Amino acid sequence: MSKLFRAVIMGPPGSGKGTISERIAQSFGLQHLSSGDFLRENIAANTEAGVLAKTYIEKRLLVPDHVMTRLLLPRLEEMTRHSWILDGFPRTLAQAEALSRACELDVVISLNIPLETLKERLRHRWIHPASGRVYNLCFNPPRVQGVDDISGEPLIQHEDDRPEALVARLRHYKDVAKPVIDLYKAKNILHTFSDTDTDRIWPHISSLLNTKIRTDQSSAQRASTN
Ligand SMILES: Nc1ncnc2c1ncn2[C@@H]1O[C@H](COP(=O)(O)OP(=O)(O)OP(=O)(O)O)[C@@H](O)[C@H]1O
Ligand SMILES: Cc1cn([C@H]2C[C@H](O)[C@@H](COP(=O)(O)OP(=O)(O)O)O2)c(=O)[nH]c1=O
Repeated sequence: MSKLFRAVIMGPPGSGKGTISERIAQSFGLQHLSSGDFLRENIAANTEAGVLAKTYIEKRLLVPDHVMTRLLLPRLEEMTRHSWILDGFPRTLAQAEALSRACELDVVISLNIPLETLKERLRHRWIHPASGRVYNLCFNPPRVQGVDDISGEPLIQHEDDRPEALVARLRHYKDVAKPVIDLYKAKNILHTFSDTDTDRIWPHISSLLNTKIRTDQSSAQRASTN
């Protein structure tokens, strides 16, 4: 069996974590696990952790580390036979340390996108709250304006996607993410991509993953024939 591949994608709100993870999942056959989507599924199913997480998400606060790790790590254990990309987790150093104890990551992708681009994207971001599906009026508009393509339900905009709220969110992201980024830099698995345009970033991400996944698979094959 070829070696399994584990990746994490990090970046500030609007940097394209969700969008790029989906492309990676489709192009490389990885499972995409989004912490935000997973929390929303737990909220919808009224699980104990979901009920607890909801109280924080409603206040636009981070869910406490012990709740997040208790929820996410068992989900990752269920995916031991799959290669995956994690989006939205880890967000804090405590989460990154808990993840390191549970598994070894191959690649961490960090998206470094200019503030003006983030402002523009989030200004036009519309969300289907029940599923977490994300649209953008310029980049990937819904078929009918203001309506989710799949459920036909109305789309909403987040208060804190407003340009005025973004600077504070970004500062908060940088403070919390810095030690996580430093940890992955020290492990030599961090790859940072900077541009305004996803279509210019994508070929670089794609060739990185091509190299990593192919190299890992051929060394796993060598190990199994030795
Ligand atoms: N790893 C995490 N640690 C703590 N809380 C989390 C984590 N992941 C998600 N959450 C909670 O779930 C909420 C929704 O997460 P999600 O990633 O979908 O959206 P978001 O925070 O608005 O991020 P973005 O704007 O980058 O898409 C977050 O605001 C936060 O309260
Ligand atoms: C990746 C990307 C996203 N977008 C839009 C889609 C969304 O409305 C918004 C944010 O993308 P999203 O993938 O939701 O980012 P994140 O998960 O990091 O918060 O920006 C663009 O307009 N251009 C792009 O190149």
